[in-house]
Amino acid sequence: MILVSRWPADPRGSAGPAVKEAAMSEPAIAVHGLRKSFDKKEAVAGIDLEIAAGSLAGLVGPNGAGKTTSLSMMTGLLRPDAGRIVINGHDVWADPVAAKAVIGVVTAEVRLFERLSGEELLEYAGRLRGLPAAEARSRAAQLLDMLDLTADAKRLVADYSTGMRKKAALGCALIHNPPVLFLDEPLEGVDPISADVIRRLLARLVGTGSTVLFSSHVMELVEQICDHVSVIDKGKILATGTTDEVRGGKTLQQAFIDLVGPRSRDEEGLTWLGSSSN
Ligand SMILES: Nc1ncnc2c1ncn2[C@@H]1O[C@H](COP(=O)(O)OP(=O)(O)OP(=O)(O)O)[C@@H](O)[C@H]1O
Repeated sequence: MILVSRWPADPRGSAGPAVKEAAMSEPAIAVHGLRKSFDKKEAVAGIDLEIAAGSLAGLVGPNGAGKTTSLSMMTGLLRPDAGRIVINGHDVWADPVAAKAVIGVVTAEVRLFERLSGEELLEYAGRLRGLPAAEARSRAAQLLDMLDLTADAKRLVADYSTGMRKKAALGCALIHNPPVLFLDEPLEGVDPISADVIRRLLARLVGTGSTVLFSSHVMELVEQICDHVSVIDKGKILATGTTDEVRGGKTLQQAFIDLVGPRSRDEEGLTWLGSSSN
């Protein structure tokens, strides 16, 4: 496994100098021996991963590789069978309250409070994260504006489109200014203009020392914006390191196919498919 040091994080909060020093030298996300099985199927088969503070890291893998299961365990949503996850020095499963205070999460399947308006949803997320009412309201308005949701701010979340829901979830994940952000397929269903805004936002976040780990199937996006990539398949990490190291002089798409292996299928049997057949 290739591990790379990044510039130090800004360990937000009021930690003393010794704690800050430790936080700067430790990876923002450290995962060791992570495992999860569903019945007899091993979805995550012993993952080790370290993401340095200030990294924009991509987790890529084919369908069913174990990305969502891994991210769910890392964010305290799914209990691992084995392994340890430490985020900014906090063990996710031994000290979930402290760990959850330093993370923002957008899950693959976005679950929101459907009977709130977008504006109420973000404000509520801010209040749940302990922000004073005026601060939550002001941040919610700014985030809705940045995410191009101001015109829909008074509509119920239940009436939002897939992309709007994703953006609202991102707003909720950002409102408390977390130093570590986990995003499962953050741009799925998001229009190109909003996607560009989100891309720039993520770059800005890591520029200030925040750490972002996100899963994606879009190799071009990962290649373009991530400084660190991990490739996962069948619950195992096949490669991890800087994007250039993992690419190894190829496109990330080609490196990915070489690592995972082509999923070639016999198309000869599909003689009925196509306009030349009946
Ligand atoms: N709740 C569950 N019960 C049973 N099997 C599950 C469950 N969740 C995930 N799995 C299985 O675990 C494996 C990994 O699934 P996971 O959702 O983590 O993959 P993924 O990499 O996120 O896939 P995709 O790219 O398609 O979203 C798959 O074989 C999946 O069927």
